[in-house]
Amino acid sequence: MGQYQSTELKQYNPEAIAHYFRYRPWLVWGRLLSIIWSFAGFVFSLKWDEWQEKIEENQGQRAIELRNLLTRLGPTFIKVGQALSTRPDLIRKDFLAELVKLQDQLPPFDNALAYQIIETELDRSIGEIFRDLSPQPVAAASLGQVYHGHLVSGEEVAVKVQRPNLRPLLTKDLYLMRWVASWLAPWLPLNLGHDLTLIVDEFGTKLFEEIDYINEGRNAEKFAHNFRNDPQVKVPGIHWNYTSNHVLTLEWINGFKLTDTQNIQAVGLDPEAIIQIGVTTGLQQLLEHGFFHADPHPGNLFAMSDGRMAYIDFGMMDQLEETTKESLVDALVHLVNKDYADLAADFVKLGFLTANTNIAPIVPALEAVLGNAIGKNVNDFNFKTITDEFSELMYEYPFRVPAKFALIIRSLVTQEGIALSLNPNFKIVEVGYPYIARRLLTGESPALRRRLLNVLFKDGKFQWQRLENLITIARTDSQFDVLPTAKMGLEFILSEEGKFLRRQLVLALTEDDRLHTEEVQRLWDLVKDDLPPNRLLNVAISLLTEFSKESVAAILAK
Ligand SMILES: Nc1ncnc2c1ncn2[C@@H]1O[C@H](COP(=O)(O)OP(=O)(O)OP(=O)(O)O)[C@@H](O)[C@H]1O
Repeated sequence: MGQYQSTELKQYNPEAIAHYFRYRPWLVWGRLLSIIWSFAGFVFSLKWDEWQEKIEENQGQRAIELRNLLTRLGPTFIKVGQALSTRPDLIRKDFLAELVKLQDQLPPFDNALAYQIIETELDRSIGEIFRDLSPQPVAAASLGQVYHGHLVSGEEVAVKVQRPNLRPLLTKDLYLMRWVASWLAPWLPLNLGHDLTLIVDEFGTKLFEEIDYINEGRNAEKFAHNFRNDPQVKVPGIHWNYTSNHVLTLEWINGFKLTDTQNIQAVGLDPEAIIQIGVTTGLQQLLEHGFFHADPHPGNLFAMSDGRMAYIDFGMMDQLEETTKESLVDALVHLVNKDYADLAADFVKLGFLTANTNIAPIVPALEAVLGNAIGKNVNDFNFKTITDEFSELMYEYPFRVPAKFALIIRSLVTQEGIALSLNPNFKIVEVGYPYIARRLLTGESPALRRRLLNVLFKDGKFQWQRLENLITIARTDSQFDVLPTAKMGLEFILSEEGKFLRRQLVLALTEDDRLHTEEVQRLWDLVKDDLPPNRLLNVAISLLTEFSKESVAAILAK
């Protein structure tokens, strides 16, 4: 193996890092001492509270101290704190609340140095690239700082410059963390379910991805591609000619951060509409594309004056597998339908519980905790309460949060938090469930149609009430149109694939030896206003032309 230079290591490689530092321990001693010193002070304070029996009294203060301590220790520890802020299975609730506040705000680094980095990385002088560039950064975060300017060709741009020597610092900290994790793990009262060093490795891999701005640029383009047909979403374009691993030049977004409620309202934008875009696009990322923005804090979301919502900062993205997306839809549907036994099974599928866990005692516990959080009405549902209640369950039952879900949960809770800051009465379900109901009812894919059938049949019986609920809820989604959905439903029922459903529908209609006309009447009352006769006629004609006499006869004969 050639000489390893930490500045050259593009991907996180714990073996190479360990190999390098094992032979150069003097490079890490200083850092190790300052980390130990900081944490020793903190642990001593906690113990002191215990001896003085002032744990309760000082809890809030200690949580603040922990946040300050992590901020002082720099980027790696700020990122660790942020990652831990999504782990109710690992961290005490009062500490969580403080860690969530860990802002990336750090003092900026020297401008002359930033300008020099731009010139070296892009191999051109500032004057050759920019018509103007702000002398001061407009924002300074834990990993980089951002300047505002115009290219010589006139485009308005944001230029993100990475903090100097970040990679060697992260490498050193990750090495120390991994080393400490390997000997500390057996002593910690943690319910991790897997090796602590693996967690450090997962974290290191993500962090290395985040500091590669080429990777961030590619992520932005992939994200933009996924939303290419959505006129409500804006993603800044990347100027690849002026982008390198440490400098990212991208289209400037003129808009207001979602924290800036006052200005959003002052320019006449409707916070409700922005929330709607935020939540629907958030769910779309998770449930449709599977490629999601794992860091959607309000500083990364903008409301634009034309009503669009812009996303920025694509450093931390994650990709979900097809089966995970499907299980997520299942879990949400089961949660809202209060099917706790099925929900427990979803938790096993998603990795929150191991396959050999006995779920029998967990079902009533889920019911007690989640039933409470959802309340009588699905509209009372919110993720914050759910995660809070859930953290209680985590201690009593062998739940663990798979690393991917830590990001998903963080993403959902932050999005809900943002929406709540714009509208204190916001109910995620009012926007989220209609989207899910619409997707199920319009079932574009066979997998989604199967999901709908799963929802509509319980223990082999057709659930009229659920169909009614779904339609009622879906109708509140602005994009839901009953007619095409009804047409698709009819097509499906008449298709080869719909054979099972046909049989079940006939059974359901004649169940208990009576014709279920009231249910049908109720459903009709629900949708009839959306079905004006002339549109119905069009659909009927198009259906008739699509189905030949023979195929109808064939279907009827079955
Ligand atoms: N394209 C852009 N248009 C306008 N402002 C931008 C743009 N990109 C970044 N900014 C500004 O710079 C700030 C930091 O950018 P960004 O979030 O990409 O950096 P970061 O180092 O990844 O920070 P963090 O991890 O805290 O989100 C943003 O909150 C925003 O104010």
